[in-house]
Amino acid sequence: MSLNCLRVVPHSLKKPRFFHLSYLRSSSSSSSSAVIVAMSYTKELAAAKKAASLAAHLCQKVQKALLQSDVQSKNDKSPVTVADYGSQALVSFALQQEFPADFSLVAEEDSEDLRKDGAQETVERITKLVNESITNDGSYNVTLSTEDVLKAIDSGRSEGGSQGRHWVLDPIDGTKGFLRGDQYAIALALLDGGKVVLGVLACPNLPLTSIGAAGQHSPNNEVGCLFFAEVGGGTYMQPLDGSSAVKVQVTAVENPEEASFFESYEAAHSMHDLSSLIAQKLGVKAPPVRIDSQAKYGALSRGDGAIYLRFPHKGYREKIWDHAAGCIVVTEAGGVVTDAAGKPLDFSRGKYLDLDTGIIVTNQKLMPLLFSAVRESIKEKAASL
Ligand SMILES: Nc1ncnc2c1ncn2[C@@H]1O[C@H](COP(=O)(O)O)[C@@H](OP(=O)(O)O)[C@H]1O
Ligand SMILES: [Mg+2]
Ligand SMILES: [Mg+2]
Ligand SMILES: [Mg+2]
Repeated sequence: MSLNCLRVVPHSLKKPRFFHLSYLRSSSSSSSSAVIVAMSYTKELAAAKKAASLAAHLCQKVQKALLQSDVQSKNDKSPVTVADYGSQALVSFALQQEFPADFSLVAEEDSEDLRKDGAQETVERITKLVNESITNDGSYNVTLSTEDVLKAIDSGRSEGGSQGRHWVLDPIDGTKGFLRGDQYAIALALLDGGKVVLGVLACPNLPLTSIGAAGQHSPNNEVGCLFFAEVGGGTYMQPLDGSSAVKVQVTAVENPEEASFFESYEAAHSMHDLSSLIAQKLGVKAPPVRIDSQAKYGALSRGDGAIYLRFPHKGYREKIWDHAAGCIVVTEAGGVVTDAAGKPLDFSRGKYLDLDTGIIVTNQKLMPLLFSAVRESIKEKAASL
């Protein structure tokens, strides 16, 4: 059997920073003899940070001058903007420049709607935005045509899976927040052998200081955070303007009464009534902090709050780009991310995450209590229907 499986060493056993162990079983041999290879993703992480930062600047520019004509509606009626497309084209272009030989990208958007009659003006606007970003950055001496931009968007059509390397991109996570002028994130992760090995979250509107219930806002309200994590290397946060990075950790809170929790701003994305039942059972006193996007994972990784609860309504299937980067950002900061049955999220099965009921996130100490409260609350809610 051909197998290229990558096992992540338990957190407590991790020794060298920025390295993890990869067990490669040769396809020509059926024996279980394993070769231990030290893997580092330094180049990939640097490229991901750069690509996400470029995309964040493009998004900031569009959000400032948001025009109604910049918003389209996709087939599923969810919104998509020139910034979603521009961000995806830019990240795809930047990563392909760095890794031309081995490039696979699983990303949210595609060019189907942009190739329809009447979309030419929008495509030209996206192309202009992408080229302005490339010119301002100065590292790439090229000008993309509209067809180049459409192709860059479409190179995100990979299906991912358990073999090889795949980039996973949400060019704007929290498009609804973006449109409201609230939180959103550019979320980029790398899968290797079906595991998330690095993640970057650019959160242009997230304050540099805590947004938790008891959070202190910085006196000048500075915003713009870049979170990044590599397997075995911990999680760091730096201002999006490029100044130096600091290591972050999830909260050490053990008493649920002192914990605060995050959930989606959009009630359509997560059952707020179920979260409030769980919070009540745990004795959480603070009101929920409701914000859009994977900025929730970023905020949790630096201890702004202790818990993130996400319970989509029945029938919704979570996508890997909505959680891959956030998941490693939180786990490398010492947190735990599972589904409502306590199972780790499995990113190896293509673009969907097949999970039980919802996603719960907290620190190691609180997880057993949270898990019990979640199980009881799900049972109670089901019995009351
Ligand atoms: N009915 C639904 N239930 C759960 N999640 C949904 C949803 N409809 C959309 N989403 C996802 O929720 C994401 C936003 O997350 P949050 O609720 O944490 O702000 C969206 O990402 P996009 O904005 O990238 O489309 C989208 O993928
Ligand atoms: Mg979307
Ligand atoms: Mg998303
Ligand atoms: Mg998106």
